[in-house]
Parts: sequence; C-alpha cells; structure tokens
Amino acid sequence: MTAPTEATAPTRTAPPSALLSGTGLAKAFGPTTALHDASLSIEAGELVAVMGASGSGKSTLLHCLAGIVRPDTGSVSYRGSRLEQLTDAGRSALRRSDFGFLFQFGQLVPELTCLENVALPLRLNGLRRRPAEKLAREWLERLEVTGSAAQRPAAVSGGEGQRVAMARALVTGPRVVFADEPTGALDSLNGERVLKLLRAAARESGAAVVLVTHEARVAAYADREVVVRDGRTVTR
Ligand SMILES: Nc1ncnc2c1ncn2[C@@H]1O[C@H](COP(=O)(O)OP(=O)(O)OP(=O)(O)O)[C@@H](O)[C@H]1O
Repeated sequence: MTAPTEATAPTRTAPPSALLSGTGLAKAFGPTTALHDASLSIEAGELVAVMGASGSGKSTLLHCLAGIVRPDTGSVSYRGSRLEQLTDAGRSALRRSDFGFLFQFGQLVPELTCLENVALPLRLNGLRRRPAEKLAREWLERLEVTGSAAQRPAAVSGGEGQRVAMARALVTGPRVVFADEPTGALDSLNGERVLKLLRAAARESGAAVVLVTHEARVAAYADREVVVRDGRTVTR
C-alpha cells in the first residue's frame, strides 16, 4: 500500500464557497491540549470524514466547529458569521435552526417514543404537535424505521435506534450535520446502512456532513478526508 502523502497545514483562508470553516483552532482542557492548530472547511453537500487515533482531538474539533466548545484561539465562520462573536443564546439558536447532531449511542430520550424523539427538535423550534409528528413520521419512513414509531428507544435494536437518531438529526433540514462516530456501536451491516442513508439524505438536501471516525471503512463514504494528529489537522 502506498503511504499517504501529507501536506502541511491546510490554508488559513477559507475558500469562498465554504459553508463552514474553522481556522487555526486551539483548545486546552486544564493541562491537556486537545487541539493545537486545526483547520477545516466544508461546502454545502459535501461529506468530510475527520479521521485520527483515539485522543487526537477529533471530537474537540467537531465541538468547536458546531459552537459547542469555544476555542481558545482561532475562529469558526458559518455563512459569513463568526461563531465566537455570537452570544451563547445566539449560538444555541443557530445550533437548533441550522445544525443536526448524531452521536455514537443515538442519545434518544428514553421516556419518549421514537416518533416523539424525532418530532422533538421541531417542537423545540415551535412547531405544533400534529405537523411535527407528520414530518417525523415521513423521516422514519425515509430511514426505513417506521415500525419503531410507537416504541421507546429501549425496545428497538441498536441499528434501528441509530436510524431514529438520524431522523431526529435531519428532520429540521439542517445545513450542517455533525456525526461523531455514528456507527461506532453498530455491526458492519447496520453501520453501512446508516452511512448510506446519511450520505443519501445529505446529498438530496444539500447538507454538509462532518463525520468523525477512526475507521477507514467509514471514511470511504466521504468525499474527502481530514486527518487529526496530536491536535493538528493534516490533509491527505
Ligand atoms: N472536556 C474535557 N475535559 C478534559 N479533557 C478533555 C475534554 N475533552 C477532551 N479532552 C481531552 O482532549 C484530548 C482530545 O480528546 P477528543 O475527545 O477530542 O479526541 P478524539 O480524537 O475524539 O478521541 P476518541 O476517538 O477517543 O473519541 C484527549 O486527551 C481528551 O482526554
């Protein structure tokens, strides 16, 4: 196998077409520096895999790009706005309206049915119950998991739960989907299904997807890979 060619750090200026762009990001948690100098830009409709060993800083990079963690230095720009210049409330509102999140263990609300889980972000955005559940049901159908609608998360399989979580991440029509090891808890068949559906949904809606993974087979679904090593991004 040919060794990947590593370039030096990516450019510091975001390409004009970038939807979301983080440049020169650094973040320390107490004595631990999680990110030293990380940069990543993504365009609408693009699926970028963020690869790297455990502890290299992938999740921290994702959290900075999503406005969940405030970087110590560097800047994140989304559609022309600098996230660090928004108030906490402004960033929360942006996350609810424009971003979707998918995590390793789905993190569905256990007390709600799968349908209610998918409808939840719409309800939080002020949509009434009936139209929210109608839309939620359409997404469950699209992600081939309608049979779980009335069940609580504990009663469905890992693969089904993750497709429900994906429906919840996509139901608001986000412009950017942040997926952190979305297949890490699934067997390869279910993992593949989730990735194919995620890619198809992103393509159709023109959403950008930032996909954190340490698995090469997962990254194969991406348009492009960015590698994080010791808190620094390198391209290949
Ligand atoms: N909230 C936090 N408090 C303290 N240390 C943290 C915190 N978040 C991350 N770290 C540390 O920062 C470093 C990078 O963590 P991060 O989770 O970003 O890596 P990762 O590449 O996503 O790892 P993994 O693949 O294992 O999830 C690690 O040493 C981690 O222990």
